[in-house]
Amino acid sequence: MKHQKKIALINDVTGYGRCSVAVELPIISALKIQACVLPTAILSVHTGFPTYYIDDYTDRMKPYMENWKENNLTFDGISTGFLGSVQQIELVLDFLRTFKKEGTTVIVDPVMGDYGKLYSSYTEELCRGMRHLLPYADVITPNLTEACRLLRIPYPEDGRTTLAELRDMAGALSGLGPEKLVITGIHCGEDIGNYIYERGAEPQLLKTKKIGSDRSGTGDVFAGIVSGIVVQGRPLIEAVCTAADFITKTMIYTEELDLPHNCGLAFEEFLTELK
Ligand SMILES: Nc1ncnc2c1ncn2[C@@H]1O[C@H](COP(=O)(O)OP(=O)(O)O)[C@@H](O)[C@H]1O
Ligand SMILES: Cc1ncc(COP(=O)(O)O)c(C=O)c1O
Repeated sequence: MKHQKKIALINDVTGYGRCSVAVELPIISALKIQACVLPTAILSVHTGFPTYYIDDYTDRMKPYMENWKENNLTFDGISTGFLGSVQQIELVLDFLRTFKKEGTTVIVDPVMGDYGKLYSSYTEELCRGMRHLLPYADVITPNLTEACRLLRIPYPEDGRTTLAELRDMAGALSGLGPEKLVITGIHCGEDIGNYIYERGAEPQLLKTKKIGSDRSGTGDVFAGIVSGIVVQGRPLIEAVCTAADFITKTMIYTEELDLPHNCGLAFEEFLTELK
């Protein structure tokens, strides 16, 4: 019998700025998977804008999840991202214990910060809590800042790392739970790298040319594509190559449009090319 896959997306809904659900939902749909949203917060614009309105969804998550349980919903994938409060760690753990079944792939994007700094709505306590999700994760996609936070090690000066350090970090992260992981946004001169680690295999640093200046939302485009492709049952390396190539294309186009750095990637133009 034919089966269309479903991913539960535990992430924020942000009205403007192209991040989280606004990006991941269309990408996952384009990958022919149904995306089912459990909101963690509702924001007017993302936290990279000078001001933002945030409606923390913590109190409503429990009845929302309870209703999904009552309706016996099941998911082939669970993808977690931006969290609105430290109390949400317990709620997400509850969700994972209930909905992670044999064959469910859990992807944790431990959204916390960038360039060695936390996003403005994040607290130290919330970052410590993020680590508790790792034992349930099959795949995680931290950037270097988030990898350092999870491992409780300092962010390297200027974000520079060696291959030996990346290997140690990836091994230590995998030791906290996930069998597979990607450390994203590695500075490699003119290039940007993704360090791909799968337990028992030789790690790989996949480099692509860095386009323009840094922009918000790249991590969410990356997490959306990786979640969709991994849940389709395809290899992580293929997911990472597809995500990196897609981001390169959309970055070039976004630069041509000369969009402000906090308006995310103009991915809509290329959405139908995703497979
Ligand atoms: N300027 C860029 N040019 C080309 N690819 C980029 C660029 N910025 C990000 N990417 C791609 O997007 C991925 C995720 O970006 P990253 O900045 O690590 O995410 P986050 O928003 O979570 O910090 C990178 O690993 C890389 O493949
Ligand atoms: C509300 C919200 N969601 C998600 C993100 C993650 O964005 P990125 O894809 O750049 O990691 C941010 C970062 O500013 C944010 O403010």
